[in-house]
Amino acid sequence: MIQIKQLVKKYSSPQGQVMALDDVSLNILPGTIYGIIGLSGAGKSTLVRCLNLLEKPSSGQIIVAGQELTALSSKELRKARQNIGMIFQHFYLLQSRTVSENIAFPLEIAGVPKTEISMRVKELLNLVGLEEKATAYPGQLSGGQKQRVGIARALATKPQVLLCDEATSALDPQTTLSILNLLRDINQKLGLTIVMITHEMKVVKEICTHVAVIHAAHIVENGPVESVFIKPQSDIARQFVSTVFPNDLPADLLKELATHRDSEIVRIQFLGTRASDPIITDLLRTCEVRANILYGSIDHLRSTLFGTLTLELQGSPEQLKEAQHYLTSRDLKVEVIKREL
Ligand SMILES: Nc1ncnc2c1ncn2[C@@H]1O[C@H](COP(=O)(O)OP(=O)(O)OP(=O)(O)O)[C@@H](O)[C@H]1O
Repeated sequence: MIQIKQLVKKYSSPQGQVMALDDVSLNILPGTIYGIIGLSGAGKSTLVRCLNLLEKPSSGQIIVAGQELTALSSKELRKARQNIGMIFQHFYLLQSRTVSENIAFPLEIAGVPKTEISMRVKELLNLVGLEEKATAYPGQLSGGQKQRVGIARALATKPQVLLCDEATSALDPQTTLSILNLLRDINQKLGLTIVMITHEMKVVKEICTHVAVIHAAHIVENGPVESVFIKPQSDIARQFVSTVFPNDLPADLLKELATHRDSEIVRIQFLGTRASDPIITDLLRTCEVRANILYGSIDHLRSTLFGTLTLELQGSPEQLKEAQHYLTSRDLKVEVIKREL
């Protein structure tokens, strides 16, 4: 649905040139919810603004629904943008217009007849659950309600793509969840492709099917969320994963464990149905090791269970090797944690 090819964006500033995006390429398939995560200044906003050409790339191509945006005239681009909705952290609603009038705005600009607008606005109010606020003004709404208006307005022209720039960053955790659930419902109902720019891994964990990690103007890794969570390749991705699945043991405990002989610490990660397997019982029955549970958690990645378990295994070197082999053969991700005094 969206292809980004060798995208480069440079800004000029009084301090010299800033490379905001350096040779970024991504392929976003139709119907996916694609998270783009990075620290402040990584280039996320620049990237999302290049996707609808709000920001003009220095070089490279942006292709949306088969149309190369970077090759269009201004008039063609205005038309193509009707296929790309966008929502923002600070909503940007028109304060002097009611909720219905805000939602109708892009349809008026597109020259849609009044009766059609009125029907479409009703549909959209229903989609985002705001029928009762049709005549309210933005100043009378909560943050979550304002973002619902933003979503309805972005979907007014029936786009195939929705870009979300930190869409939940101004909201409390409960409201964030309700907006993420709404976006997931819309993705499933309408088959809409969603690109979520965020600095929070919990947003990615809740709804994204894919994620790209952007760091210092480069995409450092990307893929299905399960792969990136289970096997992050870069330090920055590991840091993001640890913000939602913390698994560092306290330094004091690690120091104490380092004095133990004939033992090792293993971290096991499991996904989906594996999460409900009796791993420890099976391990202890099969291998003659003893296990001390140090840390465990179970959560979900979208609707898939994701668990992590840190154990101290005790036994002879042969027994420890056999235990590790056994766990790996069960299709679990197993990592031995180094201990240093
Ligand atoms: N108009 C501009 N002129 C000059 N430099 C800019 C401009 N916009 C962004 N930059 C620079 O480009 C880089 C990427 O900025 P960008 O806003 O895309 O990052 P970000 O990941 O969205 O950060 P944040 O999460 O803080 O918004 C930064 O170094 C920023 O200072």
